[in-house]
Amino acid sequence: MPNSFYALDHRKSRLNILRITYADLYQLAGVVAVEVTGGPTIDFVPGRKDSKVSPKEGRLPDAKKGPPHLRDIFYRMGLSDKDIVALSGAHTLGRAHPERSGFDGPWTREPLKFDNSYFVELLNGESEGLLQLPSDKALVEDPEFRRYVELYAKDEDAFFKDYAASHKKLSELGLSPSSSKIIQKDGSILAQSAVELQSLLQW
Ligand code: HEM
Repeated sequence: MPNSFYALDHRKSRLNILRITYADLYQLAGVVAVEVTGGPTIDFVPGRKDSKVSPKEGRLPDAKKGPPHLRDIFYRMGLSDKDIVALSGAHTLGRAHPERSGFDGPWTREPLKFDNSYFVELLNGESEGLLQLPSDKALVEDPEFRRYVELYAKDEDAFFKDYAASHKKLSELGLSPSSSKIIQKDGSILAQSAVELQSLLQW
């Protein structure tokens, strides 16, 4: 992740045609990454402001904890059980790194492909070479969460539809309609930037 931020920053400064805040750029990179790896198209609305102040530590979910902790973190943001499970499906992409989190390995056999295999693997249980964090296992242990894991494992379209809605909700927290209106005057520039960004992201 830090390497990706560096690469985006580098490209943003080289191509100052990207008239976009960092906050919007990172979110745009997220929706492009999901789409180019085979996932759903997520509607992107610009208008986030940058801040020089970092949020307090400890606001991210702790991978060693279970359902009550996940609910504490996500309910605080107005997200539901369905959002928690759908968003956790983003672990279909990428891997954990021992030097970053202390965990190691990908969640799925094809970590560059966005599909519903994260949920299929969760229901299969532990498997050689694949990672399941305690917070991933919590999704099959808790009956409310498990309903969605079972649904998404058998119905990829349902996962894609719910994932796109939950991703949009999470990525628009704190985005006020007034700020997005101002930036949407430049909507055509941002739309063009999305296409440029897609090619830039293929490093
Ligand atoms: C439900 C609570 C969550 C927990 C406890 C959690 C925890 C983690 C941990 C420990 C890692 C490994 C970091 C590393 O070692 O590099 C990771 C990676 C990742 N997470 Fe999550 N995560 C959660 C939710 C999410 C959400 C909501 C998304 C996106 C919608 C997401 C997307 C990812 C991705 C794509 C990676 C792979 C990064 C890479 O390949 O470098 N996670 N997560």
